[in-house]
Amino acid sequence: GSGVVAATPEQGDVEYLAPISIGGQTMNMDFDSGSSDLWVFNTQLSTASQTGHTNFDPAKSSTFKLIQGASFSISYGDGSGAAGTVGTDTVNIGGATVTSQAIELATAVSSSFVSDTQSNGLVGLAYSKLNTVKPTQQKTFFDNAKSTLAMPVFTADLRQAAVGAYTFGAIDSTRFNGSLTWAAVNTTNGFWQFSSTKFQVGRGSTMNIAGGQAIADTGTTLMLANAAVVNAYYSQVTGAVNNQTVGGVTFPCNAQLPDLAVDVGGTYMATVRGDDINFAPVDAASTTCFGGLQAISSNLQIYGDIMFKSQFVAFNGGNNTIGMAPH
Ligand SMILES: Cc1cc(CN)n(C)n1
Repeated sequence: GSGVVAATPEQGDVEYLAPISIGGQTMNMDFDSGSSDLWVFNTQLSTASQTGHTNFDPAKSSTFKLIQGASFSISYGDGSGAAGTVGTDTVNIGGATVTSQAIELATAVSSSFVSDTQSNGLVGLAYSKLNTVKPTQQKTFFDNAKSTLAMPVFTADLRQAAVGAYTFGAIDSTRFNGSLTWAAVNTTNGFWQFSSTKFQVGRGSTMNIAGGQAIADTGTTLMLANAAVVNAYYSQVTGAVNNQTVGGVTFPCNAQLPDLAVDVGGTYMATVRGDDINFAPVDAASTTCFGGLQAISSNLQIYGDIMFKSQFVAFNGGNNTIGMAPH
């Protein structure tokens, strides 16, 4: 079969939420192609942490089973984290169903999750080797579903301030322009990782970053690229400054932002629209805006939602490739 769910942006496109059913209980979740744990807000959490959230209640699911002695503990690149116990239950995402999916029940979550009341947990969609459950590592929903899906793929159609979709088991060609270009994925680190060594700012010359690598990460809001690329990009933006106070590059909100093309696996140049790189105002008068493209010091670049707004992405778990097309 296949499954399709709406991907709805939170205010400011900070993250994209989609509904899943766990033992018949519907939870709006943050789908994250950069991690591999499915964890939920639930009735085991302190009442303070539960406040404002939809909390999964294992006692109300006739199909929930605890995995005795299992636990999880995960921390993310933004410093947030969660930890708790583990069970299994039936998970249905838009019609795609897994009967014995590991459900990680948080008993502790960091403050940024508590305050983000629209999100009730994460659905990890990276490779299962990154799953944190101990003593027995568990599989992701996609890994479990793959063999029963019409095609071993899932896709992300994320849009600027508009509802898109996550699809499992099918590629809906009405969601992108032209045809997908596919690139090899390096699965060594458990991410949807590919080489990314060439960059083009606007119509300028192409610059090369030797050994550049990147991951496609729906759970990261921004696009984090090599500092030399970021500097070259913003050197083309009048008034762009590295503003330590707000924590990154800002520019006048009416600045003309060039497109940025980034290499995907040496086979494709993914164009990110300049308009999608204008992320959000930092002041009430919307005079100064924060860049959606920011620098990362590690040589593993993180192409997050800013890229997904310009590129439709297909993740092929059958042959470990990633497909992209403009949308
Ligand atoms: C909660 C969360 C997920 C991710 C990306 N994998 N980040 C940076 N934070």
